[in-house]
Amino acid sequence: MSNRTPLMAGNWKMNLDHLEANHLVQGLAMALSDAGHDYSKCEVLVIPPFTDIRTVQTIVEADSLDIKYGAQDVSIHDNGAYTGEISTAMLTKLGCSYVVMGHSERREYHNESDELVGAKARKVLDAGMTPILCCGEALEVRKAGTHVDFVLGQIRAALAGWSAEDVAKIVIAYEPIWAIGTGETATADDAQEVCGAIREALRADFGDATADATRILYGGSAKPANIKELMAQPDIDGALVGGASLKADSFAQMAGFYA
Ligand SMILES: O=C(CO)COP(=O)(O)O
Repeated sequence: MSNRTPLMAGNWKMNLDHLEANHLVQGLAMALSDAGHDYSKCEVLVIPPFTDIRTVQTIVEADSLDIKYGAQDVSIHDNGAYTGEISTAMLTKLGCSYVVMGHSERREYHNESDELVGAKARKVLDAGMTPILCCGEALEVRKAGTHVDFVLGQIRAALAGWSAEDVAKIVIAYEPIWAIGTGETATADDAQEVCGAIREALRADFGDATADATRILYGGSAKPANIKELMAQPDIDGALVGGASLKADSFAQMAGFYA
């Protein structure tokens, strides 16, 4: 049994306007309260689009909720002439505690490299928030059987030159691309294979304390029906949930399955 606190993170992607965001966070808080959720046993995080963050902040603060919230991406620049970008300072000011980077959708549609993803993680950590560094292989890589090397390569490139203390503070999310939004979840064994390999790579590169402290999430069609088995795996510390996080009841239910 590790002493890593499980994390159930809902990535809303480009969904929900501010009224819908309001509704979902209130519904989630109520469902968790009804279930007697113990936030010290499993952190609950929502990751709305930028335009909903202020709404979520208002509800969380007004109702003193234990739900945490964060952003789906961030700029590597501090401020100034970067049209369309959002800085870490803007996010900390809104009370964000986590920021996702390197999601496969951003790598694919915005050509984000491992180096850029690593720079974003650095920026987020320096701003006092927790980076959620995403990695994961496409179907061709999985079929070729090189998925473990591929994923470890992504992580090593992003974290090159990092100290063991800093790596221990981040969250890594393993999301096989072929399982995202497809309804096809990796089996618990498949997910554990890669999450276990990530932890062993952290052990080799950064030592035992870091490997034992860093939280590793699984993402890709995670839902109430499969979360229990995923969470029971020794190296899976939570999930990064897309579709199933858009419904208060299903997401609240998933947060209840900590090992
Ligand atoms: O990409 C994901 C979370 O970041 C996973 O999305 P789904 O849960 O909808 O497959």
